[in-house]
Amino acid sequence: MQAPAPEHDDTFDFLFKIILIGDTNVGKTCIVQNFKSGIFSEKQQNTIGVDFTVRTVDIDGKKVKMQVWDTAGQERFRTITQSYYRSAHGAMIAYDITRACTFDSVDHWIKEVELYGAANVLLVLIGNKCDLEEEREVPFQKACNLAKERGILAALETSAKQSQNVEDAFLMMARELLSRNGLHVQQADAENPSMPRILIRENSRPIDISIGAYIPPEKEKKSCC
Ligand SMILES: Nc1nc2c(ncn2[C@@H]2O[C@H](COP(=O)(O)OP(=O)(O)OP(=O)(O)O)[C@@H](O)[C@H]2O)c(=O)[nH]1
Repeated sequence: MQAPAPEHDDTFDFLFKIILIGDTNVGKTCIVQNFKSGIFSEKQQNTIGVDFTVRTVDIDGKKVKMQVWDTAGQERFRTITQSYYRSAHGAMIAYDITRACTFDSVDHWIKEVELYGAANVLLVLIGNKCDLEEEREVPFQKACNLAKERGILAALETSAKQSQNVEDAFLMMARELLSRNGLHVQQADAENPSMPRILIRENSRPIDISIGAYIPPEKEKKSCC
């Protein structure tokens, strides 16, 4: 698949490419759709190769274009998807909180990023389907521990079905990438519920943790901004 051609009237201050990886059926396509248009549709075809979606968000007055590459989780597409790692600024590694085997695969996905991605790719861990609490097989603490061990920026639990933490996850990545570009990141406005609760960094240090989201302390992170 070719990189998307720039749109005519499309202006932006920053362009960030985010790749979404993880086992098949963890909900990657639903996460991207939810981020793009706030919708959830139950029935999804398995992704063939790679799809991309674009959404421009406003962060502290900057127009940030997020180009999200939704990859196929099925083994047979690995060779195709690997070729998209190189140009990604950030990678979201998704698992399904109701299937422990998808969390066990996270190590594999981290290795893929290390092998095929650029140096210092920003990593975020996403535990999807958190609306299915009764079927939970992966405790959130396990994801927090892994994030801490592997230098992952944050672990979040999302529900594409209930639009929970999806927007936050993408905005957190955008803010972190902006801060790595030397921009000061403002604290989210507590009066404005549409602003993300997590992400909140000042001088590139995390200063807030909310339910369902974990940001490892800066000094314990392997990669640092
Ligand atoms: N309950 C619940 N179901 C979800 C959620 N997100 C996705 N699903 C369901 O999970 C299934 C798989 O979703 P997809 O988005 O196609 O999964 P995928 O990871 O993109 O799969 P591949 O394209 O094969 O890699 C679908 O039946 C969705 O309806 C969620 O947050 N909650």
